[in-house]
Amino acid sequence: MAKLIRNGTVVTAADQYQADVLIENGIISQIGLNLELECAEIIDAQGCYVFPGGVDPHTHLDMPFGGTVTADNFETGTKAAAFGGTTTIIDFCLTNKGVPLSESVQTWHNKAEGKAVIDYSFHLMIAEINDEVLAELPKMIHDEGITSLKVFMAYKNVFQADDGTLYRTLLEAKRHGALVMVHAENGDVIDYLIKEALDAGNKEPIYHALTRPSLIEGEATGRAAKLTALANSQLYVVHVTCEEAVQQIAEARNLGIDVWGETCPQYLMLDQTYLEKPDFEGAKYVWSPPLRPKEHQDALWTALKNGQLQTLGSDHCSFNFKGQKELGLGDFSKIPNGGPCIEDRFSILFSEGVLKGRITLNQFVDIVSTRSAKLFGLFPKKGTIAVGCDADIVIFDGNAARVISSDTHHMNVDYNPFEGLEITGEPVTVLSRGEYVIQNKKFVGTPGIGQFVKRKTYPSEPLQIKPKQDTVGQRGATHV
Ligand SMILES: NC(=O)NCCC(=O)O
Ligand SMILES: [Zn+2]
Ligand SMILES: [Zn+2]
Repeated sequence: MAKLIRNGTVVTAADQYQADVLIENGIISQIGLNLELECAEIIDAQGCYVFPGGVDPHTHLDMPFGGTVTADNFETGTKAAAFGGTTTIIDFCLTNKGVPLSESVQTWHNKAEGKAVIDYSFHLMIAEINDEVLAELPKMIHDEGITSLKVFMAYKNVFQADDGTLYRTLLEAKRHGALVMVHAENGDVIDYLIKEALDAGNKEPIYHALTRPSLIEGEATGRAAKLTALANSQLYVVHVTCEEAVQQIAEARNLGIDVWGETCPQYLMLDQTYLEKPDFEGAKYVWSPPLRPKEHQDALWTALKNGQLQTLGSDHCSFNFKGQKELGLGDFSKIPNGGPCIEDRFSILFSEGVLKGRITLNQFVDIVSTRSAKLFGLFPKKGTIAVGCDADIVIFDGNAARVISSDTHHMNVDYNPFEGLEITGEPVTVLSRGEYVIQNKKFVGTPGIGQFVKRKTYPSEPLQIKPKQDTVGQRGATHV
């Protein structure tokens, strides 16, 4: 049935205006003042923002890790995402050496099909480059529409690939039109530091942070950026946590290297002291890279504001405290890495970013939705409100005050890292391709209705690269 959203304030990455939005057959068919369609169901958005649905570029659902499996699968995870205002996720498809890429991708399709309540896509992990992988890659990119490749520079003996693999992945990505993503830490050095800490009897969660210093996140980020320059390729650095990494990304971009950066709510809001909580509670705050000393938060907010970082991923990777995080009791290196954030990403950025004057409303939409849609080949189907786009829409009450808590969240996990955080702003109604998933704050969606989205190759949007104003005669350029 057609739907007509009336009286709301439409906000995109570029504009903010009063308009009605007409939806027919799951697509936005008209935007304008005083629209009429007799048979349409009216949704009154008076006093609310009408945002494009969030695009979360970084999730881990139903993922095996550290001897266990994430607490959220594609049903619980996408349901929580929808409650939070996200209508598209891109999840990481893990691969194993010696296993055909197509087999791993099929495994991920099997996890998602019949479960997802919103649309989804996959990034593809690259564990090795050999003749089989080289033969399969073009099919993955062009036929399967999986146009982003993930290389881990950490998790030695688990996911980590060496620099040669990263470099060859960058070359293949350039050739076939894919964006390479890196988890940028120095896994070899971390492995040594972990052994050293455990040998010295240092087994508490805080040593997770102390064995992964920001200096080597910066080092790995700079190394990946330089290999990108050498390969004349393109790079997206996931979960940037620290000033050193921001500096490396900014430096690369100033040189005209095609590098993009993502941060996550946990790095903007929480700090290293959380890992010192007593009774092993610090384990709830174990992410890799780790939470940093508080001063790094300012660098991350500033980078979002000035465009040195462009996106916000949730890195949703939920493990229960009871029975899962507890696997690391007595040995911090066995704590499953990651935390739940898929539901709160959108509203935290609105409340802490827009309402606290750190970013504008248009920047909010860009960071939480549009930029990821553009970088990952989903735009304009996803990531904006315009005629012809999928009607993935969030009607958002920007005045609703609430407190984040595991008592009220919808993620399938027994704690919330933002417990007690007072925020303002809440999705009221969420539409995916014109269908209600959340209606007046109640879930009304259907597992399995979410569709896999094949994505366009990189760059799907023309990159605007302009010469730096202050370096006349130099080769520096800036992406805008
Ligand atoms: N970030 C984290 O600690 N867990 C998820 C896996 C990853 O993104 O490295
Ligand atoms: Zn990672
Ligand atoms: Zn991740």
